[in-house]
Amino acid sequence: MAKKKKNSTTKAKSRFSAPKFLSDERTKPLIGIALSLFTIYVGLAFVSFFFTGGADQSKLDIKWLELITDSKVRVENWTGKTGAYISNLFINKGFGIASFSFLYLLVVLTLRVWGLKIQSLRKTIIYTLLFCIWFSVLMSFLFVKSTSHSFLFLGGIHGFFISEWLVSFVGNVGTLFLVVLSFLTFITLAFQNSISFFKKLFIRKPKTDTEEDQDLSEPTDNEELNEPVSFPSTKKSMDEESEEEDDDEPTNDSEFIPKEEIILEQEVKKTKAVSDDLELKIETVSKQEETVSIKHGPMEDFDPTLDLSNYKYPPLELLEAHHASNSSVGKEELESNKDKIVETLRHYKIEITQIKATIGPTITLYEIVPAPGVRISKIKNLEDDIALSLSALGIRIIAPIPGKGTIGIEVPNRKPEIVSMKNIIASKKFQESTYALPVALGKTISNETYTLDLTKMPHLLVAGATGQGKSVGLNAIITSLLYKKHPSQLKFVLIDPKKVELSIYSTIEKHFLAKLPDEEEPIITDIHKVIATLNSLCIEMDSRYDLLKKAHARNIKEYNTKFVKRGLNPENGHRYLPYIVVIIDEFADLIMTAGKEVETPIARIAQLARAIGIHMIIATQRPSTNIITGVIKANFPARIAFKVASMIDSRTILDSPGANQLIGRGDMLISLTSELVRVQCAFVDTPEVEAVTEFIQKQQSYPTAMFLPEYVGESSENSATDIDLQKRDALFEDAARLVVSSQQGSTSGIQRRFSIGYNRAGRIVDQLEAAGIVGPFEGSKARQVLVQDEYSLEKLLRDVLQ
Ligand SMILES: Nc1ncnc2c1ncn2[C@@H]1O[C@H](COP(=O)(O)OP(=O)(O)OP(=O)(O)O)[C@@H](O)[C@H]1O
Repeated sequence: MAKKKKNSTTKAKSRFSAPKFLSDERTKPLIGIALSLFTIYVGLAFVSFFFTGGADQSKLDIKWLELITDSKVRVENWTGKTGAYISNLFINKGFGIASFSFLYLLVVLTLRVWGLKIQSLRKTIIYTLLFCIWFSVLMSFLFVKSTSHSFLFLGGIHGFFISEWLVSFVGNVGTLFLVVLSFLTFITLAFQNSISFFKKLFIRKPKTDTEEDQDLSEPTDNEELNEPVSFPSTKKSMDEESEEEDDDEPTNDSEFIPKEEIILEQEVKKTKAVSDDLELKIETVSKQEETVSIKHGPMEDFDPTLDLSNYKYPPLELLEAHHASNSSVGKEELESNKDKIVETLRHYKIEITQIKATIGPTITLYEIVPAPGVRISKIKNLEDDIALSLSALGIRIIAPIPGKGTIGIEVPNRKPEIVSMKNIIASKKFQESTYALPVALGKTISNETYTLDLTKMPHLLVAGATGQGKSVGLNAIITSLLYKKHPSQLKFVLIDPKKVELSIYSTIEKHFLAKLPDEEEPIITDIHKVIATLNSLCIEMDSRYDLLKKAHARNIKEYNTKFVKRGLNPENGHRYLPYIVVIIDEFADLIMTAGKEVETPIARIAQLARAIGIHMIIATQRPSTNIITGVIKANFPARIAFKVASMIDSRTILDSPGANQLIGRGDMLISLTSELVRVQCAFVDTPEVEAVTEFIQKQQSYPTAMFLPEYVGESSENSATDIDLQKRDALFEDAARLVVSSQQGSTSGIQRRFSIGYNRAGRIVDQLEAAGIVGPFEGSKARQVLVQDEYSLEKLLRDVLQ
């Protein structure tokens, strides 16, 4: 039964919900102005009727059409014939002075169109009409005789007929009783505290605890009474209303609600008007973040960008401003979601004291403050019920929101907004960021641009089911770096076993890519080459650590600063170290085919590469535990999850559920520390990325991609024994002396010292190995130098040279 009543209440609510055109931003002001003017017009007509109604009376008895077509008829009413006709119709032929209730309704409606919600429309209409009927009967009953020779019927014809009929039916006394009784019934039904108020009014004696308890129980009785006419059914809402209506009457709220609640309510009331149930406080966050034009100042001292001094950063115009048409969240949507949340919670006897909405690009966060004593776990368990009542996917409950003391319910917007990369790149936050590797990912729930520094991560694990926005996310990361970094400062190593996702970047090979020296393809797709590249990165990592050690620098930033200030001599092998960002799209393919062979170098780089500027981003469609192994997870603390299929997948990536409740299309959760942030990923389409890469490609470039150190795999390990030392390299002896004097047998060291290619340097090292000067290849470690001093070396060389 109770359920039925509730349903009818909901239906009634939806019937009263504002038509669509009212929430349209374009028509709203027009309707607002029209309604305001109409209200003033009717107001003037009504007021004027009291002064001019007598004079106009005779002219108003004809039909309206005749009245307006006959130009000879003139009226006194300030608002002309129409105003005179309307006021006569409402006041004399209708409800008398109670007709002003209609004017009140118009005022409430006008304020609503302007966004000022003073009261619930549904209740205002019901109460006002009831009051209008009652008051017109009262006026007629009281004043019909005394105003019999006036043109004005204080109760109108409606009041006159009803009061006449009542008098004939129950007499004057009976009518008086009926009028008083109906008034009391109205008050009792409309205001929950009325009974206790009257009690207090008439029985003035000090209260005992028992009485207070009785007071508390009374509203519950009234709840039952109220439901059939769909009046507010809760203690709190009634309290609010009684306050509204009896502004200067002493209210007894404090007797019903615990103290904490009163404080909260007062806070809420300070900021907002009172509505039917709980008022929804809307956090307005400016959607238009400040944007600035792109500026890149020159560097001081040595400028690594002088390599390509004419290089121009991609302009903003290459990107598109994607707009989803009509994507704003209307007040109606907010209110209806709020009602459904409150209703669902009440259904489970959960009272809340405050509700606030923050509108994000694709979801809206409703923050609620539960009444004291409500168990948080109870709300958390209602996730599915709330999702059902809102008929929406992607509901996520954050209970409690860390550091806020509220509970968050994230509800997807009916019309999600597309966050365009253009806006994000142009945002002040991104443009003025001083991060070493700034990445702009999208917008948070409060419409703020979300940026992060890749060097701080220092590696990123991206997971999400197919088609949920991973590739777009990777493109957003790469694009934001391309917009901020000069080719001399940043190199990408792109690994793409799927072969199609990252191929778009092959055109910027000579500007921004790094690869193995003997590799032809700029994007690595072959599994063997992936293993070689990852091991080569380990060698690069070791050689960078050597350089840092020599320069007494703790990290790449310090090292590069020293180098830029000309504190490090290139003659000693020092060089400007660009950041290297390794991106692996579809990590699952790699780990399935190569297992430990890729896992080990990845884990090694992940553990050590932070200080020397090598950062990895690995993406996978299949976030299962055999792909994202314990080793990988331990080394990738920063993770991004797009929508995944199951809660288990979500736990594998984020160590918590949530990613399975996302709505897809770029909706993601970012876990940096223990906190999860929900962000709508910026959208950058393939043509936009093509335009950016084409712009870069057309400019002057380096002769080749950056070469990574040569990695000689196990298959070629034995080849050193086959080397004919008679055909040794011209630099063989010098290289041998360098290796022995520095006691370092690295290919990259020789390559830098003699300014030769990696291939040649690698061949020399093989010859050194064949001559017994350096030890065999030991994976990512530098080779051991077997000759301890120059004297032994000269002796050995003499033997070899013979
Ligand atoms: N941030 C976004 N905003 C709006 N739409 C998006 C966003 N990201 C993705 N989409 C939509 O989702 C589609 C699929 O995205 P995407 O290609 O990135 O998925 P994916 O996860 O990489 O899939 P797969 O793993 O199969 O390659 C896009 O074509 C686009 O229409």
